[in-house]
Amino acid sequence: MTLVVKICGLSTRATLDAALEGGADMIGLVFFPASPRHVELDSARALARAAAPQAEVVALTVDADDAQLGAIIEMVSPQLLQLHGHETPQRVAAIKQRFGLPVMKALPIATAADLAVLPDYAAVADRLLFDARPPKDATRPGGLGACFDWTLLQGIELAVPYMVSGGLSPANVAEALRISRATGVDVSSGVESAPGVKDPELIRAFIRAARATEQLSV
Ligand SMILES: O=C(O)c1ccccc1N[C@@H]1O[C@H](COP(=O)(O)O)[C@@H](O)[C@H]1O
Repeated sequence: MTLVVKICGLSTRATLDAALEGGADMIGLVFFPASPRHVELDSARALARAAAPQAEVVALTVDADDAQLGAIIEMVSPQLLQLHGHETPQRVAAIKQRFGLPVMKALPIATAADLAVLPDYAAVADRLLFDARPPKDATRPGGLGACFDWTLLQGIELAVPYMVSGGLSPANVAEALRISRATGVDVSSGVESAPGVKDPELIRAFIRAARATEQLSV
């Protein structure tokens, strides 16, 4: 299966271009005001138009209601919804049915016990995304630059593709892929010079490092 590389939390044209020129498959736009990567709908629309059709546009939301999702979909026309909150399997199914878009559900991982919910989510989501479980006092559920133990994913069998995220960087993405056997990677903090400030050179380095693993596996 071809590796999917997603660069998340883009908010400027220059860093979007770095991701596109580097060969990102997906670009993520964050719609969560507490995040340093939050984008308003009008700038998100311009970025999404510039990204298509080269990369899939992913709209990241956190426990968004139907009105918020509807506004994002109408303005931005994303190809994939990333649900990064506490959305239940029932809510995931309802969002898919209502909006007719593929959904990637992000799930927090800290221990093997966190894998118990996978079958329920795999039954309704198009993709799963594993991220480090945030600390209880975190102001956002992701984008924290924290890794989890990738060996927890060894041996999982899912009917849907899964991506790994959380604390990835150009330096560790190859190891994360080797250990987790994920078919995709997602990064935000690890390609930034400060929270919310993407670095074009780190973006290119991340994509290069991820793509290099594809040559190892042929
Ligand atoms: O990026 C954010 O600010 C964010 C906010 C709320 C939910 C998720 C967010 N980002 C996602 O978190 C993971 C891990 O990010 P990082 O590489 O550790 O910074 C990634 O999937 C982002 O899409």
